[in-house]
Amino acid sequence: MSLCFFLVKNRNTHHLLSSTAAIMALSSSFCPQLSNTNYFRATPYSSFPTKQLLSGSYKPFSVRATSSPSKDELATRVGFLGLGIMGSPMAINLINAGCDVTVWNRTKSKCDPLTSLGAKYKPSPEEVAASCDVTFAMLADPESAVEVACGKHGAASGMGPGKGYVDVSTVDGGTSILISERIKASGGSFLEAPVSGSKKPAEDGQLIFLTAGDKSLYETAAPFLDIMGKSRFYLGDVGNGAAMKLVVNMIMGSMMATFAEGLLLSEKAGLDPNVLVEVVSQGAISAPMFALKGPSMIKSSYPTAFPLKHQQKDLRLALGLAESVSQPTPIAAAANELYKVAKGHGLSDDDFSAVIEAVKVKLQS
Ligand SMILES: NC(=O)C1=CN([C@@H]2O[C@H](COP(=O)(O)OP(=O)(O)OC[C@H]3O[C@@H](n4cnc5c(N)ncnc54)[C@H](OP(=O)(O)O)[C@@H]3O)[C@@H](O)[C@H]2O)C=CC1
Ligand SMILES: O=CCCC(=O)O
Repeated sequence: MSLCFFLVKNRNTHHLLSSTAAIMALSSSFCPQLSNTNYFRATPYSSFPTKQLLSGSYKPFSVRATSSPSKDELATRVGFLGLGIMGSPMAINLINAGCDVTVWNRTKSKCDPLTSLGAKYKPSPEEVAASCDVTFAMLADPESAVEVACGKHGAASGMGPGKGYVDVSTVDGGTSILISERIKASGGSFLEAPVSGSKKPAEDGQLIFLTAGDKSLYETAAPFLDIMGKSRFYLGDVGNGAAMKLVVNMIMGSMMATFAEGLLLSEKAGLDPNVLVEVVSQGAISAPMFALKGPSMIKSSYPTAFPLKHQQKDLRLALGLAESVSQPTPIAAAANELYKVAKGHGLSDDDFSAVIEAVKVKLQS
């Protein structure tokens, strides 16, 4: 089957609905299987692996909506756990939009800028979840996501019927399913919603959410996702959002590694790497990432937007996903080795573009 995605760009709810209807009508001529009323309904899959997404009949969709939150939505009590590079600006955007936000972070001092903007503070994930209707979590990796959701005084202990937990961290599908089961056992509902887009898109409310899980929570969370992001995809059962995110970041990590090689090769071949960046930007392989990161990479400067340790984590998890479905990924495997070397050089907390340092070896000619 073909996967069909739609972007709706109108700026208020009325236009959003009309546009959606119009696009549904239009799309049926290109994608006839979308013309029935199943468009907004996920075909349920029992569990991971995502092979089922690839071979099944589920029709994912994306929506772009930027309508302002309603009075009812502003009355929703929103929790936010994890205030790192991504979590802080995301929570700040919710506060600035007028939402009732309660925050928690392992390192408490990172809550201060948010409480000074009007956020409330609770001393544990459990207490945040207990005092909020919908709680978002933006944690470093699978281990911290599980700890914060399921550990002692974790969010699950504060969840219950009518409450929702939205994990926007990048983790593997197995981890997401584990957290989902624990949240659901408490009577709450679960949505995974990892994001594409880095520090600047987080600051600008321009993230792309890759959601999967409880459909009703997806709808409840939508106004908040729209404050923090520019579009949202609903991909079906828990695990599919995580898988989509890992595939995207696998591609990104490999692209960055080969770009690093290209910059160094151009220089060794007597070319100006700045000109290479310009040439690349004008052709079919142009990507915002190359134009954004290239100039600083040439200066051996790696101001952190996406920490290298997280990129290596994502490659590791993507390779695990590939293994689970018997898909060869030799390019990603090679890229992963470069990120591991870069971590060995002490570059874990630098931007992932610092992977170029792993290729800066002087070979004997
Ligand atoms: N930066 C980026 O460009 C993007 C990142 N992501 C993903 O988003 C997630 C967060 O990324 P980012 O904000 O950059 O990462 P950071 O490293 O800046 O923040 C990580 C957050 O996780 C918390 N944390 C780490 N370990 C634990 C633990 N054991 N218990 C409780 N809390 C913990 C940190 O708390 P503390 O402050 O105490 O250390 C911090 O709040 C990651 O999964 C990443 O892969 C997704 C898209 C883009
Ligand atoms: O997970 C990080 C993704 C960074 C990006 O999409 O620019």
